[in-house]
Amino acid sequence: MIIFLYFITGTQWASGQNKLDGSELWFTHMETIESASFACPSFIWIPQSSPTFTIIHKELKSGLNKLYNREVKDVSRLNSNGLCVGTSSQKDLSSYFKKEELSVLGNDGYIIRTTGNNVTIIIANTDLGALYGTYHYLRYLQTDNTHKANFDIVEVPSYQRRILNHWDNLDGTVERGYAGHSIWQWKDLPQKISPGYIEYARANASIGINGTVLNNVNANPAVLSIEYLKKVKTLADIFRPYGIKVYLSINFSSPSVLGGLTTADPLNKDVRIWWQDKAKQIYSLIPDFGGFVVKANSEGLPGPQDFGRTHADGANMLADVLESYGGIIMWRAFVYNPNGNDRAKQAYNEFKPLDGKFRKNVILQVKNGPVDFQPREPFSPLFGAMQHTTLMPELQITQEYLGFSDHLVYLGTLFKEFLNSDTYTNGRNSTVSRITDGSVYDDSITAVAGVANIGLDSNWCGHHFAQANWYAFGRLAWNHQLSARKIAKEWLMQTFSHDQDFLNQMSGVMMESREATVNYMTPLGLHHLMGWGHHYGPEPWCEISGARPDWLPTYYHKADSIGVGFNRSSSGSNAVSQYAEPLLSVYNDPALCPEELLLWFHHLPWNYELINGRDLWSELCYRYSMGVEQVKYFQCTWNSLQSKVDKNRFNDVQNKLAIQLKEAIWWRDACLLYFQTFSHRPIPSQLDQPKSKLEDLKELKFLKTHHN
Ligand SMILES: CO[C@H]1[C@H](O)[C@@H](O)[C@H](O)O[C@@H]1C(=O)O
Repeated sequence: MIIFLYFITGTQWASGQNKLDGSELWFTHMETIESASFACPSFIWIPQSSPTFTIIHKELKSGLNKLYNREVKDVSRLNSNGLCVGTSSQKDLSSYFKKEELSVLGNDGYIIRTTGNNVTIIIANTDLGALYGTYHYLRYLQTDNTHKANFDIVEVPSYQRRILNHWDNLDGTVERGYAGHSIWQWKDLPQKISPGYIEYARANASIGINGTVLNNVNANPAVLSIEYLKKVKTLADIFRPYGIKVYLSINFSSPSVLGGLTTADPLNKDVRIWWQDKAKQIYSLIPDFGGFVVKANSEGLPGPQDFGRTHADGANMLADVLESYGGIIMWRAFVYNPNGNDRAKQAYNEFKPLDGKFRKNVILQVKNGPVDFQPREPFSPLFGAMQHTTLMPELQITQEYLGFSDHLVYLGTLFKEFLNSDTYTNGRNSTVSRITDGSVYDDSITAVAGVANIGLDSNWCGHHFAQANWYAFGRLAWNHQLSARKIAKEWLMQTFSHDQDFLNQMSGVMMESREATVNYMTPLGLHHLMGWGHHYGPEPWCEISGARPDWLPTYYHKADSIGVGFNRSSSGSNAVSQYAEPLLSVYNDPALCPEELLLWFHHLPWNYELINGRDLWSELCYRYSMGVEQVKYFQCTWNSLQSKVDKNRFNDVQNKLAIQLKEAIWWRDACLLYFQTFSHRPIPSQLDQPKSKLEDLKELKFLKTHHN
C-alpha cells in the first residue's frame, strides 16, 4: 500500500473517476519490495474493534498485499511471525511494555516493537495512536532499504495539533490556490459524498495531520448558517475515524451579518449570547469540533478594534464561549493595514502589548515571517517575544510567492530553516520549534498550521512535486527534527521510484530548488518584488501598476541611485529592535548580518563589498544568473532520468520545468534591467545578458500572458 500513490495516481474524484497515470510505477515498487518478502508478517491480530481499527485492518491487509503480493492471514492471538496492533488497554499487549514508556506516548504516540518470538506489536494509548503507528509501519516497509524485520520505534509528535488551513471559498474558488477548484463540493453536501474525501483523510492521517480548517480565513459568514453546518458535520463524520478534527474560519461580524444584530462588539451581551447559541448548535452537530480560526482587523476585515476593543477582548470572548466544549481559538497575528509604516513591524507592535492577556484556549497563529510568506524572510519576532501567550506557526504550503504550481520548489528546506531559527529569547537554543512545541514554555496547547495547496487537479496540487510540500508539512508537524533531505527522499521513494540514482539526483534537485527560487526572484534578502495582486511574476517597478500607497516609492526594495535594500536597522525603521540580543546587534550591522538577509535589514550602496569581494551590484547579477543556471541544471537532471519515470509524469514535469526556466529568465532580466536604471552599471560580461528590453518586460505584468 502506497499512501502517496493516491497523490500520484491523479484521482479525478470530483467526477468519481480514477485516472491511474502512475500505475506502472506503482507495480515497480511492488517488485522491489517483494524481493525482501522476509519482512512481511505471516499473520495479523487486531484484538479491538472500532471505526479506526477497521481502517487499520484494511490498510494493513491491502498494504501488505500490495507490497509483498501476499494475502496475510487474520488470527486471534499472538502468533510467531505475526503483527499485532492495539491499545494499552489490551492487557495481552501492554504486558510486553513498561508502564512508563506507554504513559509518555500521550494520545497520538506509539511504539512499534518486535518481541522475543518474532512478534511485532504496534501499541498506543488510543485508537488514533495505533493508526499513526500503522501508517509508520507501512511507510517504513516502503522506504527502509534494510528491510529489517526487527522493530524498535517510539514516536511522540512534536505538536499536538497539526492542521491544514484551506483558503477555500464557499463558491468553490480557492484563494491563492493553484490546483484547480476546491475539493469541497459544497453544493452536493450533505447528500452526495465525493469518494475523494476518504482519500484526503487517508493521505493526511498517513503523515499525522489531525486537523483541517475547511474555509478561507477571509471568511464568509454564511459558513456558520445551519445549512453549511450540516455540510460541515458530514465532512467531520467522514474524517473522525482518521483522527482529523474539523475547524472553521469565522467572520468577526457574523452576529450582525448572519444574526441580524446591530453590533458585533465582543463585550456586548447579545453578541456573546449569539456566539453561545451558535456554539451550542455547532457542538450538537459536531461534538468534537476543533474551534475557530479568526482573521480580524486585517486587510479590511472586521474585528474587535472596530468597536474600540483589543484583539484580546475579541479572542477571549470567543474562547470563553468554546471553553466548556474543549474548543480553541486560533487568532491570527497577520494584521496588515497599510499605514505608511514598515509592514514588518505591525504584528509585533499590535500583539506584544497584549502578551499574557489571552485565555488558555487561545493560540496566536503567527506566519513564519514578519511580512508575508516570501521566498526568504527572517522569522517573525513574535516567536519568543510573547512569553505569556501560546503561539503556533503558520506556514504556507501553497506557493503564493514561489511560482504557484508552475515552479518546482521544495519547501522542506524553508520550513526547516524557520523551525531551526534561534530566537535567543530564552538563552541559546530558543529555536522557533522549541518555543512553539512546549519545550521552552509550558504551553497547554501546541499546534502548527499549513496553508494547503490542495485542489481538484488530477494530481491534487497542480505540480507533481508540489505534493512533496504537503507531505513535508505533515512530516515536520509530526517531527520537526526530521531533516528536509530525509523527507524528500522518503516522499520520492513512495511517490516515484526506489532507484538510487533517481533518488540521489532528484533529492538533490529538491534540496536546491528553494534556494534557486530565492536566487532568481529575491536574492540577498530582497522581498516582495512580485506582481501586485497576483504575486506571480516580477514587478519591482510596482509604482506604475496602482499598488497600495505604502508600497511607494520603489516598493520594498527601496532602490535609488545610491543603493538598494530596506533599512530596518536602528537608523531606519528599527524593526531590528523587535529581535532579542545577540540577534538585534547581528541584524543591525551589515558586516554581521547574514548575507541572505542583508537587503531585508539594510539599504546598501551599489558598490558595497560582500564577503566574497564582489560589489553588491555584481553579486545581485551573479545571484540572479545563478538561479537561472540552477533551473537549467534541474531540467538536465530530469531529462536524464526519463527512463526511470512513467511517461505522463515525466512529460508533465518536463513541461513545468520549461515554464520555470522561461520564468526564471524573466525574473532575472526584469529585476536586473530595472535595478540597472538605478545602479547605472553593466551586467558582468561573463554572465548571460538579457535579450529583452525592460519596457517589453513591463508589458508582461499580467498573470501568465508569457505562457503563450
Ligand atoms: C487569505 O488572505 C491572504 C492573501 O490572499 C495573501 O495575499 C496574503 O498573503 O495574506 C492573506 C492572509 O494570510 O490573510
